[in-house]
Amino acid sequence: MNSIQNPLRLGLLGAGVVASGVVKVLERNQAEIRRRAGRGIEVARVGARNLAKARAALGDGLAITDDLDAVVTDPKVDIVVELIGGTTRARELVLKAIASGKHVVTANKALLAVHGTEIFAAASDKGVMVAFEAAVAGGIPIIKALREGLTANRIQWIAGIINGTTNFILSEMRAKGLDFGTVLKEAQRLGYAEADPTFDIEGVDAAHKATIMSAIAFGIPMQFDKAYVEGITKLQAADINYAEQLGYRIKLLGVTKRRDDVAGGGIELRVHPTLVPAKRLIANVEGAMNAVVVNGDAVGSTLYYGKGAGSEPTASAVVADLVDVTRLHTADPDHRVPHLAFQPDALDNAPVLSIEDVVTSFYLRLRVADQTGVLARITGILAEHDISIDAVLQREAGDDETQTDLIILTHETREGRMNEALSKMQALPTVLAPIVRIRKEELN
Ligand SMILES: NC(=O)c1ccc[n+]([C@@H]2O[C@H](COP(=O)([O-])OP(=O)(O)OC[C@H]3O[C@@H](n4cnc5c(N)ncnc54)[C@H](O)[C@@H]3O)[C@@H](O)[C@H]2O)c1
Ligand SMILES: N[C@@H](CCO)C(=O)O
Ligand code: NA
Repeated sequence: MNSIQNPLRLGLLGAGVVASGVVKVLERNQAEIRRRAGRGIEVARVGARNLAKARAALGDGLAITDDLDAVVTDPKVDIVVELIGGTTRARELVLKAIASGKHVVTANKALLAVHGTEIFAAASDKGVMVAFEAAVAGGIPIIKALREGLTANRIQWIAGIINGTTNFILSEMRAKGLDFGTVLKEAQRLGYAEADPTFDIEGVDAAHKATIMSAIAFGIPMQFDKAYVEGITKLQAADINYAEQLGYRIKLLGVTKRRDDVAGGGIELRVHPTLVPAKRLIANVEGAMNAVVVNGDAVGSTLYYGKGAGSEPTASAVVADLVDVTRLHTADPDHRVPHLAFQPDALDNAPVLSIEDVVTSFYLRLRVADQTGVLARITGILAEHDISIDAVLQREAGDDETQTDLIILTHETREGRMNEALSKMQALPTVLAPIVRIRKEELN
């Protein structure tokens, strides 16, 4: 073992939740890490906006500066660890680090989902690595699984709970009946939420992560702008309850799926609240935990579960990447794992399909006048559109005896077709409120 070599030196950008976890894990496990990496790994410099806060978060022993450009160009730095977040300054600094011949480790899913193509091309030109395990599902080694463990497979689909904040909110609301705002504040206090929590609750963070998984599962370029994104802010407690009565849980899922039935092939890439059968393991993932199911043609479905957010769980992924980079940095760049898991000249151009072309089954809730013939009219419209019904539930709608809630589960159909049927149903005078529609996945 070449443990007499000098340690690899990090330039750490940021001094927040994840950065402080990285410093702690590197310090606590340094002997174990050296045994694994064959070399020590040490923080040479830190770049942070607020020096006093950075010292308070990371301790006094580190060389901290507010000149982040000086860190990424410092000849004494071998690897830049980008933990500031955002897509503007982070992009500048990461590209500058690459141009200076540094390897980069980042937890920044927004940066990669939006600028990944540019960043990976720059890294390949320079022969440096950009590692990003922490960017998807925090401490769960899902990037490693997709890029390495599952390479024998033609991946068919991936479905994941990949945002801890929203899963925490849905769990606490369901189990404790707490309101949305209270639980969101708690998620922020615990360090799960993004700097801008609308990214969490509107599904954007999950879409960044689904975009990255889609690219490395199917060997396509990052296409965040094509993702369909719907968060949890419009979810109503009534639908969470009705879903339970029908044997389902509602989870915010990131889904990406290969569609061989479309001429020339296509990829679904979407984030939305989803009914999942309550008996599935993934339906029982609670709190800030994450879980990802990957279905491959050879292996079938595999499930990855663990902490997707928080200081040390995320640091676990960052430090694992550091060990990887330490082991591989002297390897011929052509023999490293390609950034998107497929060779750059073998990427596929299968398009990301529009939401109209996505195929799922649906949960519908209609507030209707309690009159004879209403159900027949509605099921008639579904039949006209060749949408078949799986289950129907009728429930009293509060105290008003003239109204009732009709809950319908459908079999799979194209979303465009469902939209046509929905607009016809919505136009009926006996349909008294906007129809609620939630997509449903069996995840077999
Ligand atoms: N917190 C988590 O659980 C978690 C999990 C996975 C990935 N991530 C990602 O890790 C990254 C860091 O997240 P975090 O939770 O540690 O954030 P944070 O807000 O706790 O820390 C960010 C740090 O970067 C500094 N910073 C931000 N913008 C800066 C700028 N323009 N110039 C200089 N310094 C700047 C801040 O002062 C702070 O020290 C983000 O990309 C985030 O999406 C976070
Ligand atoms: N805000 C993110 C952090 C981890 O990426 C979450 O809640 O999952
Ligand atoms: Na991960």
